[in-house]
Amino acid sequence: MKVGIVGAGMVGSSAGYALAVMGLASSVVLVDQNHDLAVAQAEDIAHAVPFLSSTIVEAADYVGLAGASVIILAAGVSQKPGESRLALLERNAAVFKDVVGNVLAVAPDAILLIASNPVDIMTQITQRISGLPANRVIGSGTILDTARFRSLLGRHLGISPQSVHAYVLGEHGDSEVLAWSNAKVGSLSLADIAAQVGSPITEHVRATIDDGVRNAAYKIIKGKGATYYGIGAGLARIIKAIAQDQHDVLTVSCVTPEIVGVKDVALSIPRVVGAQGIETDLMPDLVSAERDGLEKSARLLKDSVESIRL
Ligand SMILES: NC(=O)C1=CN([C@@H]2O[C@H](COP(=O)(O)OP(=O)(O)OC[C@H]3O[C@@H](n4cnc5c(N)ncnc54)[C@H](O)[C@@H]3O)[C@@H](O)[C@H]2O)C=CC1
Ligand SMILES: CC(=O)C(=O)O
Repeated sequence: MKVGIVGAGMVGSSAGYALAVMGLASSVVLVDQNHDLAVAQAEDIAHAVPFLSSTIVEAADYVGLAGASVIILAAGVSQKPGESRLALLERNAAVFKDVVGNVLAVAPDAILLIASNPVDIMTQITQRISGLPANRVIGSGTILDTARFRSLLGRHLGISPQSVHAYVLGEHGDSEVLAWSNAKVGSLSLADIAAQVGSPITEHVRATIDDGVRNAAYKIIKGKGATYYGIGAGLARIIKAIAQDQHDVLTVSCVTPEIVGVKDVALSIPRVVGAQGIETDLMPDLVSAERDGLEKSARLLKDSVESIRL
């Protein structure tokens, strides 16, 4: 499978590296308005390939994206320390006006995988500009937040995060909702496993994990300027589901006709992902506080998208 990446900065190059390491793509093509950067990133990643896989990694202009099955959009600006994702909206919407048209001109059949923030709104904007069916315009959404939630829960319980089944819903951003009520570890409820391993989920533990998930990006950006390894692996994970037609359940974002009473909004819930992109939406059972939080998140996203003129 050929994968294109527009935006060869920290996120785009990390996704390219993860794809090459995992051997998920036969070819990865990096495009950036700073062509020298794209060339340098492609060379650096290509030098890792002989140790790991046989992926061809190159830099190109847009024309080099022809024939790509999936194109990651990671172009634009990223948060400065303390800045919210939503504050990037105007600047990245302007970038996407150009980028999406350029991509569609050469690769009209590709699945578009959006990473740029605010990712839910950028996903909705991309779907609007492109006119593609919603299942082929996928935002990375809360895939990273879900990974953070699983990582912190796993650490607390002393269990591998891969055995933790817990989801973050709604916005990839400040209003996201940690779905505690239906979290499972193996086949056990969270309360059961916590009791069995002697690590109860107290209010303090919950608050600490919530803060660790919700504010992870702010803390990492304060410490090192950007986040990229987590999302790079998350983007590669979504592409694995597409490339191998895995029908995996992943929390990704996509324009959804109606969710908790809010119509036509892009946000994350668990969705089945395979070769055609998003195949099915899976609305989890939520307790009322989680449902209210999801509705608030959906309304905030809907209001933000309506504020943008394209
Ligand atoms: N979805 C998620 O979970 C995450 C999303 N992000 C977002 O990903 C985006 C990229 O972040 P970074 O890679 O750290 O930023 P970066 O600044 O390292 O890279 C962005 C790249 O986009 C390029 N670019 C800008 N305008 C362009 C255009 N019109 N055409 C082609 N290329 C263009 C720049 O030259 C630059 O190389 C940001 O919006 C950031 O907030 C970052 C981390 C996680
Ligand atoms: C920057 C960002 O969106 C994240 O790391 O969650």
